[in-house]
Amino acid sequence: MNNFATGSSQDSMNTIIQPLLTDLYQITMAYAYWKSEKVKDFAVFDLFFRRNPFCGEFTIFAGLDDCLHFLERFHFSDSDIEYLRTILPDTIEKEFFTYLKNLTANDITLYALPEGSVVFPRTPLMRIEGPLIVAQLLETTLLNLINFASLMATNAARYKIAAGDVMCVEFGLRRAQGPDGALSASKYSYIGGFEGTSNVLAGKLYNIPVKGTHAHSFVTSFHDTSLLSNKYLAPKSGDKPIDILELAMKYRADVAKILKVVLTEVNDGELAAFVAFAASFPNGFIALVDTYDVKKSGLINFCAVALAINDVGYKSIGIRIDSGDLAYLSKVARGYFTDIGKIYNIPWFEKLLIMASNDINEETILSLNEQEHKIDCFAIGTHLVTCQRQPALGCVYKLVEVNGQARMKLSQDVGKVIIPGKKDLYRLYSKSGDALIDLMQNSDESPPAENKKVLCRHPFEESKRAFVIPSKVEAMLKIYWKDGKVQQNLPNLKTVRETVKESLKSIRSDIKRNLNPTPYKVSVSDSLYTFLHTLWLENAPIGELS
Ligand SMILES: Nc1ncnc2c1ncn2[C@@H]1O[C@H](COP(=O)(O)OP(=O)(O)OP(=O)(O)O)[C@@H](O)[C@H]1O
Ligand SMILES: O=P(O)(O)OC[C@H]1O[C@H](OP(=O)(O)OP(=O)(O)O)[C@H](O)[C@@H]1O
Ligand SMILES: O=C(O)c1cccnc1
Ligand SMILES: [Mg+2]
Repeated sequence: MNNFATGSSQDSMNTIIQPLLTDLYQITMAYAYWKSEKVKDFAVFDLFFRRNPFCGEFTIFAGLDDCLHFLERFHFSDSDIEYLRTILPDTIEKEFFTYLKNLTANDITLYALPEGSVVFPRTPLMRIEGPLIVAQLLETTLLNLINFASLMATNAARYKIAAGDVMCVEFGLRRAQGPDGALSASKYSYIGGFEGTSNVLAGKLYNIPVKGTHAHSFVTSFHDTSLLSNKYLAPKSGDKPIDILELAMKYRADVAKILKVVLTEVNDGELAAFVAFAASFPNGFIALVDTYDVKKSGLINFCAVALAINDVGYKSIGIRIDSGDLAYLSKVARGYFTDIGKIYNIPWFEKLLIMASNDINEETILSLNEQEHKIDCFAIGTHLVTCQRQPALGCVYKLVEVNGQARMKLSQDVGKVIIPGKKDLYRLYSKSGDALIDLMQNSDESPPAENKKVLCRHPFEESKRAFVIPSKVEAMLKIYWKDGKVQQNLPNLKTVRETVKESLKSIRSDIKRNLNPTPYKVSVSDSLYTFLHTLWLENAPIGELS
């Protein structure tokens, strides 16, 4: 049965998300565990990251749906086993392959935060419990599925925060990290808040709205107006087609005069291209106006064609600007549209869509905002989909308990010390509804209660502690996989997108700001603090100086 509502069961990427999509060392460890009679050992792993990406103070958790698909199908096929035989040493006992062949994820229990939640460093995003060997074999694939998805969703959410009410669409397919990188980028930028993608396959697979304009090549392929055949358009009323090139030329002469542009500087090939596009898509006319000169040619030709097709009942969509000073040119365009709209008494003209593209990133958007741009839609490719500012999120997968005994890996770097044991995660909210602090506790502690004082401690700095009286307590880790089955009704992508929005709303704006954001507080209970530090001292040998 397919429990998944996202449509990703048709996803071609599913074929590569399989047990062999892992590092060799997981398989060699599995053999060594097996040889060491650890088949019945029971482990708990935490999946978490240590630092927020993009110099920010928040991260969006994404990729859970793909992880659950992976667990559902976790199984080494005959050909997988055959291949493993060829790469592992001859000394491997053949019973190990029989053991591998029979493995499933049915004995694994997976706890996770809802996909789309805002998350913070050091807290478990997932807790994986089950047979040590199986839980270990899942490491690389789960990390691969969570790391890029969460990075991408966070990148997109940051761009959306910068863009505010301005629409954002993803145009990155051509420059993404291969076909699967591109599909993931489209999917997770939609979750992060983008309104659409140019990627048609992503549209089909994930039901994301697809959007687009046309390329410079379309404009430059038309040399002049003389040989244009695609220039007739049937009026919306159903009358017989009229020559919209002729009509556009008449309007162009008037528009050039109104906007004080020399008619000889307006490019004829560009006009022919716009007429051809409008004749092909009269209800979806959008024009790329920067091939020659935005002010002196592109906008004049666009207005002329938009006025011509308006005469026969069609409302144009707008323009895209792909070079030059995007703030300045957007203001020029809005000014032209306002003037023309008034003179011809067409109220919607002033509101024509202005789309901007060309190497846009978060900083560009913030700078354009300061310049009071008049852009309605940012079309963003390279920086978004490649996460150029930070190309990887550092999620790790660490053993925190074996056979009921807490484990911790020490590090010279305090930030890298692992918080041991099986833990739960709670988000405590203030009266105003803001998330105040995240609290980790040992799983056997009773959960914090609403309106009851709880001591929250910094995991490593003794003096940093606070009493919190939460107005609301949210248990963040929910059970998603147990007994070989998905345990929750999984949301579709649109719903996950809403979770991102809602979750971000609950975080104070100073935590989300671009420049010097305030860190969100992540804490441990008093009991977990004591446990962690006692175990730390037990594990850290006392050095000798001589
Ligand atoms: N008003 C603006 N404020 C800040 N950044 C801007 C503004 N307008 C454009 N940009 C950014 O500046 C960069 C301009 O790129 P570039 O210098 O390559 O110019 P271009 O317009 O593409 O020129 P060309 O067409 O000659 O390649 C792009 O990254 C674009 O997003
Ligand atoms: O700049 P990005 O954020 O990566 O956004 C996507 C870019 O890809 C296209 O350019 P390209 O030169 O490939 O084709 P075009 O002729 O359609 O502009 C588009 O015009 C954008 O400039
Ligand atoms: O539709 C567009 O305008 C588009 C799509 C992808 C890349 N650049 C532009
Ligand atoms: Mg371009």
